[in-house]
Amino acid sequence: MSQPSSSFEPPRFRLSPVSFSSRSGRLTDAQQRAWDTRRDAYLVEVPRGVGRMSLDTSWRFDAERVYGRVAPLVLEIGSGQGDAIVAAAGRDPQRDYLAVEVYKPGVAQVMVRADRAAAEAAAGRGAVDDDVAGLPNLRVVQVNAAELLETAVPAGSLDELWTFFPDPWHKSRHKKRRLVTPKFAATAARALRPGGTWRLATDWADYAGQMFDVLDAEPALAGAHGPRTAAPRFEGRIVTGFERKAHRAGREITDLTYTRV
Ligand SMILES: C[S@@+](CC[C@H](N)C(=O)[O-])C[C@H]1O[C@@H](n2cnc3c(N)ncnc32)[C@H](O)[C@@H]1O
Repeated sequence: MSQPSSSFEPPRFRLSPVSFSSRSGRLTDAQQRAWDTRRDAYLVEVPRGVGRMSLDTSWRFDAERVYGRVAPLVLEIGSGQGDAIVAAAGRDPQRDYLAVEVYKPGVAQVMVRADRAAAEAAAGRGAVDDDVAGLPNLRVVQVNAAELLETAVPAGSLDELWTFFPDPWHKSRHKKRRLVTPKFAATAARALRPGGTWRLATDWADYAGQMFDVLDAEPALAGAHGPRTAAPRFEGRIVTGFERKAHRAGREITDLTYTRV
């Protein structure tokens, strides 16, 4: 017969709202295969904290150990299906790339795409080896990016930070769930190296306004094109379904670029 536990289990709840909703999507066959066979190559496993997507606050992201070298690091928050980060990692082998995404099919799709991109590049070079090593400068982690940046990513360690089409949470009662807040801007600025770049894009005009307000007010950041001034479209930002949907709905895209001072 099991004994009642004498140890007190604290309640498991989050203290602040998160910028994502809990979605459990089915993996496609290709995603399941990648999840089963390519995790060792791409997935950064993390010890969990309070929530399913949270992080043990004592854990640190050690880029040199993860990539096996010291190189400039680019981190994308909410990498979705991996369009932008996989393309960038493939064409820019000198830098390391970390995709951060909470949605499991998205995480698996990054692995699918990365192997595909590596295989296409190998074929383009005339390589005939079927045993593709993948993209050695790309990793993906399934975790709340806000917590990852706050406690695990060392200060000054990012060359670039990308946040493309963060969930807009456009209903008034949901706005507190938006990712880009004053607290998050300070956390992001801390993670960037001096001179490092934070690129953002949104198709929601009032979220763009909030981003300008928040980023202009953060003393460790400066608008690369001046205060409250949109950036030209970042060429590394691949057109995804979110942008196409915005265009169909008649919403304009705002790109923002800020520099860590
Ligand atoms: C609207 S989608 C945009 C995806 C991609 N950036 C694009 O442009 O196609 C936002 C993504 O961010 C992810 N996300 C939201 N909050 C997150 C967080 N705190 N940490 C990690 N991923 C997050 C969501 O799961 C979703 O895939």
